[in-house]
Amino acid sequence: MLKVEHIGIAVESLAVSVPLFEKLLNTPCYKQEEVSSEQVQTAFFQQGETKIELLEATGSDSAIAKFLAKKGAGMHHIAFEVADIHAEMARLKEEGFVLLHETPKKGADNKLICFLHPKNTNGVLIEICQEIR
Ligand SMILES: CC[C@H](C(=O)O)C(=O)SCCNC(=O)CCNC(=O)[C@H](O)C(C)(C)COP(=O)(O)OP(=O)(O)OC[C@H]1O[C@@H](n2cnc3c(N)ncnc32)[C@H](O)[C@@H]1OP(=O)(O)O
Ligand SMILES: [Co+2]
Repeated sequence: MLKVEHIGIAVESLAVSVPLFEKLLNTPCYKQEEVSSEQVQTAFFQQGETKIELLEATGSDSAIAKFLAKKGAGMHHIAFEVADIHAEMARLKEEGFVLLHETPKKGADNKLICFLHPKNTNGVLIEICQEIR
């Protein structure tokens, strides 16, 4: 894995949290993007080599909506950048991690993504992502 590509934070409202993080980080949000397959609206902030990804639910049965209902706003996942997501998924599966889907999905910010179940990663939701070249 190459680097922490982004840290995902679940928020109730981007309208509230984007201005808050712009003040906190002294950095403008560089992109907002809806990913309908995940029923989320995302907002990104570049922070050096990594990013902050804010996530608002756009559907009641989205993973973010469930997370917010259960745990409230806060840290949601860590995303690691990989060079070859197919090879990394095969390696992680071989190592006994539970992949949440068999093939990579289209994520936000021009990435292919795959999540690992937190039950095998010490309770931390891990996303791996590869730039779509
Ligand atoms: C737009 C794409 C974008 C990108 O970067 O490109 C994204 O990052 S999208 C982010 C939102 N999408 C996802 O998170 C997809 C992957 N997540 C899932 O499939 C689910 O959230 C899953 C399987 C992790 C949990 O779903 P489930 O329906 O099983 O919900 P439960 O509440 O029953 O949770 C079961 C169990 O997991 C714990 N849990 C849930 N979410 C998290 C989390 N973010 N971090 C750590 N642990 C989590 C939850 O507490 C339950 O544990 P238990 O001990 O049983 O209470
Ligand atoms: Co993410």
